[in-house]
Amino acid sequence: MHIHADIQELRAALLPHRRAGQRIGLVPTMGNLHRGHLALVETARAQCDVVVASIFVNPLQFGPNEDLDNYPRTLEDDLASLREAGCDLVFTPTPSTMYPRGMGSQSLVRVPEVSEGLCGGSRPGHFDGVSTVVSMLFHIVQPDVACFGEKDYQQLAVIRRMVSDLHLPIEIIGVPTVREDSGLALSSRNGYLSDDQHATAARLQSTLMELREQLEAGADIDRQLLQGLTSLRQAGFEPDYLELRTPDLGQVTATTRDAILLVAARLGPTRLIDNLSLTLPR
Ligand SMILES: Nc1ncnc2c1ncn2[C@@H]1O[C@H](COP(=O)(O)OP(=O)(O)OP(=O)(O)O)[C@@H](O)[C@H]1O
Ligand SMILES: CC(C)(CO)[C@@H](O)C(=O)[O-]
Ligand code: BAL
Repeated sequence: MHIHADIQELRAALLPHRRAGQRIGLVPTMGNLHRGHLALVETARAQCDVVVASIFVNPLQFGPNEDLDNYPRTLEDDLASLREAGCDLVFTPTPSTMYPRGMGSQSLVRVPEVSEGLCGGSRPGHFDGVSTVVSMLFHIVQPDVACFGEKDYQQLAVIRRMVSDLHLPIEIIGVPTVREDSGLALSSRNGYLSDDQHATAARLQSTLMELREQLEAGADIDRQLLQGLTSLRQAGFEPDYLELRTPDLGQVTATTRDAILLVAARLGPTRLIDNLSLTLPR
C-alpha cells in the first residue's frame, strides 16, 4: 500500500493504472476508521482494480464552534486497517496542501436545495465544505467509482446531485450503515460518548424503528414525529431535527410511498445522526 501526502505524487502513482484502463475506486474519509469505513473499502475493492482511500479532516466543513480540534486523528491505526482491507493507495494531504491560499480564498462548490435544511440547517456552510472537498478529491483522483455511507444520508444526496449537475463521469455507490449489535450506527464521534451515553445512544435507532412501525400502520405523521421528539428528549437527547422526507429529500405528500426518517440529536456535546427507510401505506 502506497501513501501519498502530495497531489502530484498521487497523480503520478495513478497514471499507469489509468493508462492500463484499470477501474479506480475512491473512498473519502476523515480517518479514525471503523468497520463502517472498511465496508466502503470492501465495496470499492469488489468493483474496482485499484482502491484509493483519502484521510483528511477537512477544516472547510466544520463550523467555528464545532469539534475540528478534538476530532480523533489515528493515522497509524488507520493505515494498518486500510492495508488489511486491501486498499492500494492512501491520500493523506494537509490543510495547506488542499487550501494553499487559505480557506477564505478557496473557490467553492455549492449544491443547492438538497444541501438546505436537515444537517444543512443546523450546520450552516457544512455541505459547501463537503461538496467542495469531495469535488477536489474527484479532480485529484479522477475515480470511476466513489463510495459513501448511507449513515450520512444527506451528504450522499448532495454528492449525487453534484455529480449529476456537474456531469462528472463517476458512479456514486451508497453503502448501507454498519451498526453495533445495539443498533447504534458506527461513527467516529461515538468515541466522545461516556459509557452511559453510549448505552443511551442506541435509542436513536430504536426510536426510528418504533416510528416506522407506527407510520407503516397508517398513524398520523405529524403526531408521530412529535411523539418521537418527546421520547428522544425523555431518553436524554437534545434533538436538532426529526423529519420524514422522500428518498431524494423532498417533502412528503399524500401520494408518497417510499420515505425516509432522518434524525440528528445531541447527547451532551456529541452530535449523532441516523436514518431509516420505510413505506407509507396507501
Ligand atoms: N456506520 C457506518 N456505516 C457505513 N458507512 C459509514 C458509517 N460511518 C461512516 N460512514 C461513511 O464513511 C465515510 C467517511 O465518514 P467519516 O470519516 O466522517 O466517518 P464517521 O464515522 O461518519 O465520522 P463522524 O462521526 O465524523 O460523522 C462517509 O461516507 C460516511 O458516510
Ligand atoms: C466525505 C468526507 C470525507 C468529506 O470530507 C466527510 O464528509 C466524511 O467523512 O463523511
Ligand atoms: N461524517 C460527516 C462529516 C462531518 O460530520 O463533518
